[in-house]
Amino acid sequence: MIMIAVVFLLVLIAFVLNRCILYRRFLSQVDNLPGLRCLFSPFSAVGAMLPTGRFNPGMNWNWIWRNRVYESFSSDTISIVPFVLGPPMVYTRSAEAIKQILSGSSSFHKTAETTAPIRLWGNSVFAADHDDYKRHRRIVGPSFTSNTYPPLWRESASLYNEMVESEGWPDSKVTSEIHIPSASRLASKFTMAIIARCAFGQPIAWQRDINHASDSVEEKALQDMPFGDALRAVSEGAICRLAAPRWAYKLGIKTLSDLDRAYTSLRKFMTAFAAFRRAEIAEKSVGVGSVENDLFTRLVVANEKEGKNGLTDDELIGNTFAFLFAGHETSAHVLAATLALLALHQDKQEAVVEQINAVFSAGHETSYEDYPKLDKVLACFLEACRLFPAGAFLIRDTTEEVRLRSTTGGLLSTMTLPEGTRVVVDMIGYHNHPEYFPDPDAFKPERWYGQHLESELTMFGFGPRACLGRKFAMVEAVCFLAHIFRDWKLDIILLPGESRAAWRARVLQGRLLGLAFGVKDVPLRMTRRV
Ligand code: HEM
Repeated sequence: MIMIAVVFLLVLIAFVLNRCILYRRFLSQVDNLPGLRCLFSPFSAVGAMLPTGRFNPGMNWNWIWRNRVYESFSSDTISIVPFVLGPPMVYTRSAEAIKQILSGSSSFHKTAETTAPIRLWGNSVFAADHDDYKRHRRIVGPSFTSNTYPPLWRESASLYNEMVESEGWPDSKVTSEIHIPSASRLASKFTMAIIARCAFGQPIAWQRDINHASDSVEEKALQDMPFGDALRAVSEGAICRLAAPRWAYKLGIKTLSDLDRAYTSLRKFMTAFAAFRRAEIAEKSVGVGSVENDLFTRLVVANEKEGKNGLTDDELIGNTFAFLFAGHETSAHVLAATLALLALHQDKQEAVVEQINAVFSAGHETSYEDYPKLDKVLACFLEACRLFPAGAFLIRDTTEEVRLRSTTGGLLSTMTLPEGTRVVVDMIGYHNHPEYFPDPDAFKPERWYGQHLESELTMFGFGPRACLGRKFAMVEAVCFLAHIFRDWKLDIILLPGESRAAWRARVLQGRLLGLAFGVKDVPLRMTRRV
């Protein structure tokens, strides 16, 4: 017994000594920048699982402690140095530092480790780097053309109509009410169906709870699981897929075997789909110019043109997954936050409704031509995205020694970071910074009126790797929101005696949901406008 205790003590002493040496090395790696000193790094397995607290910042610290931590260290760039587990990191909310990191310089790159959840199926434009990235972007970029948006609007409008005509929605023209238990689930169902229709050409229907198996040739390849189910399971299970070791799938755990089945089904589907589209292209029945093309078909067309420099089947599927992940969860979370914030702020909702009524005259069938006229609706979406940026952190590692410039209160400072230092662009910190966004907690869509965002640092990133699907997200969102608010008045559901401010503090708490950041399960009341 004593022997075991001695061995244990010796191991403990060796561990502590080792960590002390590492800790000193970590401090010098982050150039002794002030910051959080803790037990676990936010992205380590243990640190990510434990809640935010004094000894563990956790993944959500930059939301929970926003506008407090940087202030307390008087620096817009800080370090996080763990004692027990995980690498040291530099977090920044300084515009100067963020632009340097995201400007496309070869001094920063995305690593296989930090992009692992989206590499599960193969490399993609989202995860690739250096020359490999250029190849992906050259082929994937043309998927998003001006032809993408009119059909996207049509699909979004038609899906909205299906939604309100479906069971459970009041169908009379008199004032009637519906309770939405979760704005996030509603938005998620919408964006999932849209990505299936517009990215994969799959006619997923609202009414059948997106489990509808189509008769399409491609989908016949997917016999084990309906497309909608597989898509949803894969999208929601990415972290689980990554965390569970391969042997765990042999233990007969139902969640894991269902997830495995979803992955296998979807891979089978995508492989069959790619082969089918290639055959169509060979017969010249599909072309880039056709407005009927979905994103995936455009991708296959562009890939065929590349010949031997094209993407492999794995890379093609990896990019499809990137569309799926990047295009579904992000938009859903921001849409849910927009619905919630407009329900909370009735005055902003009325301003938006006034514009919608002016643009959508009675009996008018809406079209993509309405999109530029609905700038107030877009501004609400952007403001919700500022408060709850779906891409909450953008992670890069240094590829060589870097002198990182950061400003705090207009004062410039420079730090030297050696090769291999992990740097996190804190999108929540930046977008809630009072210097860049005065009165940051306030929901003020007016901030975005008349803004031209293309080359700016926004919630969609910055520089050459900024979001490829930004316009896709904005068109889909404006169409959905304009239709909803044309027909419905949204309101929040207060507890007895609760104020609107208390409701916001209770319900609108951001967190990582799957791979993106957002608000969860906001219940809302919708009353038909007469
Ligand atoms: C509100 C919705 C969205 C937000 C907030 C958002 C945010 C972002 C951000 C911040 C990045 C940059 C990542 C980085 O630098 O590491 C990004 C990249 C990307 N996004 Fe989005 N996104 C949204 C919707 C979409 C949609 C709808 C699609 C596709 C249909 C999409 C496709 C992509 C792709 C392919 C990239 C990688 C671009 C590259 O590396 O070249 N996103 N997104």
